Amino acid sequence: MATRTSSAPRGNPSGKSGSPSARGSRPAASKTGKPSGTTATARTRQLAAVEPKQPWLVRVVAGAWLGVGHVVGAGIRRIGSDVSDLAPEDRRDGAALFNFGLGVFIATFAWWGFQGWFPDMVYGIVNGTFGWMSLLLPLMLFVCAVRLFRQPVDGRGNNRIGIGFLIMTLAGSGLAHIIGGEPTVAEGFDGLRHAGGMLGYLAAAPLAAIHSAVPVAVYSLLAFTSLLIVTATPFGAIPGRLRGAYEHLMGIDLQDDDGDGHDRSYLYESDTPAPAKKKRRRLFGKDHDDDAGLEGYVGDEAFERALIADEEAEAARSAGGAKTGSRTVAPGVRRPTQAEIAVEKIKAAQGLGSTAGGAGASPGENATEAIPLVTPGMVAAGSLNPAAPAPGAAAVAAAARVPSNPVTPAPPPTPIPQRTEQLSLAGDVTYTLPPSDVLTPGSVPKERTEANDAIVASLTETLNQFNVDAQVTGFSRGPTVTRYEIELSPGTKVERVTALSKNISYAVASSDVRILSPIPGKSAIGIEIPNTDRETVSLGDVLRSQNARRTDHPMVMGVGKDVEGGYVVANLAKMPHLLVAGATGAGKSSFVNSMITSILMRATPDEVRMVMVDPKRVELTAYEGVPHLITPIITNPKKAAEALQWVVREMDARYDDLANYGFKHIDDFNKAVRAGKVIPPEGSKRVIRPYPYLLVIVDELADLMMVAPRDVEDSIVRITQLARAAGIHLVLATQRPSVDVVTGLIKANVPSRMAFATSSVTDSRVVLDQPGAEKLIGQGDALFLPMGASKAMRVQGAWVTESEIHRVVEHVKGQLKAVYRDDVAPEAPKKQIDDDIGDDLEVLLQATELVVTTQFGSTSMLQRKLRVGFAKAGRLMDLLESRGVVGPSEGSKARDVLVKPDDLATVLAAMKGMELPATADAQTAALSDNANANIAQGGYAEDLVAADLNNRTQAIDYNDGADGGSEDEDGSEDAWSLTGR
Ligand SMILES: Nc1ncnc2c1ncn2[C@@H]1O[C@H](COP(=O)(O)OP(=O)(O)OP(=O)(O)O)[C@@H](O)[C@H]1O
Repeated sequence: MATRTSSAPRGNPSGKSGSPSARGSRPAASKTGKPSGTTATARTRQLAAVEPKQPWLVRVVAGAWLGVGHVVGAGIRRIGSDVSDLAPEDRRDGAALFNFGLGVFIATFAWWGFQGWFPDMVYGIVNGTFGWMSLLLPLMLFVCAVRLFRQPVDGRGNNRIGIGFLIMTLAGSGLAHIIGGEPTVAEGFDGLRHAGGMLGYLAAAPLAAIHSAVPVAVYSLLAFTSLLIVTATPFGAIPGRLRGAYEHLMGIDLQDDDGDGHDRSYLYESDTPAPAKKKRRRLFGKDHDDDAGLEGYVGDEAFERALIADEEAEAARSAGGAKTGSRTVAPGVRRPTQAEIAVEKIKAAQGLGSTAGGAGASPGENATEAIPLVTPGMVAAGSLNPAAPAPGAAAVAAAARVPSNPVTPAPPPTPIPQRTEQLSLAGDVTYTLPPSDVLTPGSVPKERTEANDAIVASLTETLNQFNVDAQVTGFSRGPTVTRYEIELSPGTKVERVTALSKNISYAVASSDVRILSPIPGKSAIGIEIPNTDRETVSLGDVLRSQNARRTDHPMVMGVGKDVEGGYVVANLAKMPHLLVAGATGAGKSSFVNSMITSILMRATPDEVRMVMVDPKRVELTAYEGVPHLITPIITNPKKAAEALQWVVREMDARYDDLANYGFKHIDDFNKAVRAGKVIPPEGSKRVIRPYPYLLVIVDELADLMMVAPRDVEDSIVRITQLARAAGIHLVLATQRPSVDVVTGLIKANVPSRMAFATSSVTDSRVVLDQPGAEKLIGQGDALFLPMGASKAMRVQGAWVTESEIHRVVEHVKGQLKAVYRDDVAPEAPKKQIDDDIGDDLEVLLQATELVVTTQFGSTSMLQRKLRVGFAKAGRLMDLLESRGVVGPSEGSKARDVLVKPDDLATVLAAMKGMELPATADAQTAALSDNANANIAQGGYAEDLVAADLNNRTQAIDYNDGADGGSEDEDGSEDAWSLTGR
C-alpha cells in the first residue's frame, strides 16, 4: 500500500495541513475575492488589527500558551473517534489548558504533598476555602479541561457540567463540615481546613443551627442532584445506568473468542470469506452503548432522514408559513385597516390607480374575509381597483403587493471545515481533504427580478379575469423556477385556481407550469413557473452551506437548491439506495459528478470506497485512479454484473463480521474497532480495521439489464434489501426508466429517487410513482424524493465544472495511489473464436438463433432452414452441443435446448468472441459438469458419437418437424433446471 507522510500534500497550495495554526490562518476569503462576512478570516484580520497594540511580551506569552494549548488539545482530541471537526475558531484550547494547569497545580500539593512557601500559601487558601473538597478539585478541573479541549462548542453541555461541579463543591463542603465535627471560625482555619473549609462552614452552619440532620439531608440531596447533572442522567434513567455500570464492572463485556480469523475489514486486503456465523453476542447492543464506552448507537435512529435540513428554518416555516408564508411576506406587510380600504375604494372609483386586486374588490362586502395583505405601498399604487388595469401599472402595483423575498444568500466562501486534526489513514498515511477553494463560488442568487414582477402581474390578472377570489401573496425565487404563492379567500375553492392551469400557462407564456396544491406545510397554492433568467447552483456553495456543515458524515452530498433557494444536502448512507432517472440531457450525469465530487471533498479513502460502473465510457473517466476506487472504472456491462455479485459477497462477509461480533450496524462495529474493543480470536493474525462505506454507482442501469437481466436484478435486489446495515449503498442511474430496466423488484428496494426531466408521464410514474417529472425543464431541474419523504421536492441540481473535478481528482490522486482489488471484476482472458468453428461463425450464429428461438434442437430443421447439407447441419449441432446450447444426442429425438430465448443475446455475444457473460459461463460449466456426470454415470461416452450419428439419420425423418416437439419441451425444461437457474 502506498504510504505518504507529507504534511503539505501535493495539490494543496494553501499548505493546509493538520496543524491548527496553518488552517486557522488560511485566507479563504481573499482567494475567492469575496467578502467573508463573519468568517474566521475576518476575525483573524480583526485580531491582527488589535494585536500590535499589545506589548510584545504579552503577545509572545499568549501565543506560546495557545500554541501549547493547541498541541495538547490536538493530542487529546485524537483519542477516540468521537470528536469530529473542530474549526480553529471553535477551539478553546487556551481556556482548557488553564483548567488543566490549575488542576495539576492544585494536585501537586493536595494530592502529592509538595511543599514550599508558595504551594503552602496556595494550599492554605484552597484548603481553607473548600476543606476536604480541595481533594476533588483537581479532578473536576481535569474533567472541565478535557471537555473544553474536546467539546468546546457544546456550550450547553459544558455549562451543565460546570454548574454540576459548583453544586457538588457546595454540597460536598457542606457535608464535610458536618462530618468534620462542625468546627467554628473561632477555632481557627486549621479546624475548617480539616472539615468543609470556609465554604462548608457558611453553607452548613446556619442549617445546622436548626438541627445537624438538616444540612446532611439538604446537601446529600444536592450532592446526588449534582451527580445527575454532571452525568446528564435523567431521574428515570438511573436504574438503567446503574445496571449498565454493574454489567460493565462485572465484565459482561466484549470478550471475543469467536472471531473469524480473517482480515475482511479492509478492502485492500485479500478477500477470504468469513466462516459461517457463530454464536451471536449481545455486546455493544443499544442497551449497553454508554456503558461499553461507546458513544451510543450510531446506526439507525428514530425519524431518520436522508435529507439534512435546516431545521430552524423549517420550524419557522411551518410555524409562520401556514397563513402568511414566512419566507415570502416581508415584516412590513399587514392587513389594511378599514380606513385604508375606504381610501382605496374611493381612489378606485376615481380611477386614480389600477391593479389586479380583484380579491380586494369586495372588502366592503366582506371585509373580514377577503382582505388582502397589503404593504404601505399599496395605497399609493391603488391596488384595489377592479377596473381593467394598464399592464405597466398592474405590474408595479402587483410588485408592490409582493414583498421582497428574502432568499438564502450564498454561503460565505469560507473553507469547508476540516473534520479532524489530521485525517490519518490506516498505516502511516496522512491524508488531507481537498481545500474548499478548489470548488469555485457560484453567482450571487437574485432575490427578485423584473421577470418575477411581470409574472406576478400576469397571475393576478388571470385570477381577476376569471373572478377567482384569491391573491398572489408572495413568491420564492429558486435558481430555476419561482414558486408563486396564491392564497384563497375563505369560501373559494382550490379547484378554481387549479382549473386555470392552462390559462396560467398561456398568461405567463410557459408550458412548464406546475401547480402544487397545497404547498407542503402551507395553506397556499404554489404555482411553479420557470425563470427566464436561470441561475447555476455551484456545488462549492452547496458544500459550504450551513446544512452541509451541520454534519461531517463522509457520505453527505450536495444535491442542489430547492425552489425556495435553500441548499439541499443529503446523506447517501441514509437514503440508503438511490435511483436517478431522466431523459437524455436532463442532468443525471452532472448529478452523479456532483455526488462523487462531494464524496471526494469530504471523505478519505478509508471512510468511503467506490465502485463505478460507466457503460457509456465517457461520463466518469475523470475519476480513474482516485484512491477511493477499489477497482478500475468498469465499462463492460458483463463485468459490471460480476462486480455486483462481488458486492453481494462483500456484503455477506460484512454481515458475518457483524453477527460474529454482535453488532447490528457497521457504524457500531467500526466504532468498537476504533475503540479497540473488537479483538480477533486468539491465534488469529487478523488485523481488524473499520469497514469503509462502499458506494456503488451505476451510470446506466439499462446497459447492465440488457446483458444479464436476471443476474443483475438478483444482485441489486439482494444488495438493496440487506446492504444498508453493512454500509453498502447503491446509486443506479438510467435514462430509460421503463419497467424492463427499473423492474418492480428493483423499484421496491430502492427507496430514494431523483427524477430529472422524463420524456413521458409514464416514465415519471416509474421513477416517482407520480406524475410531475415530465414537466421539469431539464438541465438539472429535478424532483427529489428521499426515503421517507411523502412529497417530492423540486431542486436544481448542483453543478460542478470539469476543471473543478480535475482539481479535486488531482488533489486526491496526488496523495494516494489507487490500490485495486483484483477480484471485483477480474480481467477475463479474451475468448478466442474456437478453431473448430473456422469460417462457420455466421452460420453457427444463425443456427443458434434458430434453435434457441424455436426451442427445437433438430438437425434436420437446421438443414432445412439454413439450406445446408446433412453433414454441415450435424457439425453445427455438434458445435452447439460443445457450447452448451443443446444437450447431447438422444437417439432419434430432437436434442434438449439448454438456452432460453432471454439469454440468446448473451450466448451470441459469447460466440462472437466477446467475453462470455457470467451466466453463460456458469451455464456452460454446469452443463459440462452435467455432461461429465452423465458420462460417468451412464458410461455412454463412446456411445455418443454413434448416438449422434443415429440422431442425424433419424433427424431426416423429422423433416416436417411436427413430432418430437412435446418431448423437446420437457427435455429442455429438465436440462434448464440442471443449470441451477
Ligand atoms: N445541475 C446543472 N446545472 C446546470 N446545467 C446543467 C446541470 N445539469 C445538467 N446541466 C446541463 O445539461 C447538460 C446535460 O446534462 P447531463 O450530461 O448531466 O445529462 P444526462 O442526463 O446525463 O444525459 P445523458 O443521459 O445523455 O448522459 C449539461 O451538459 C449541462 O449543460
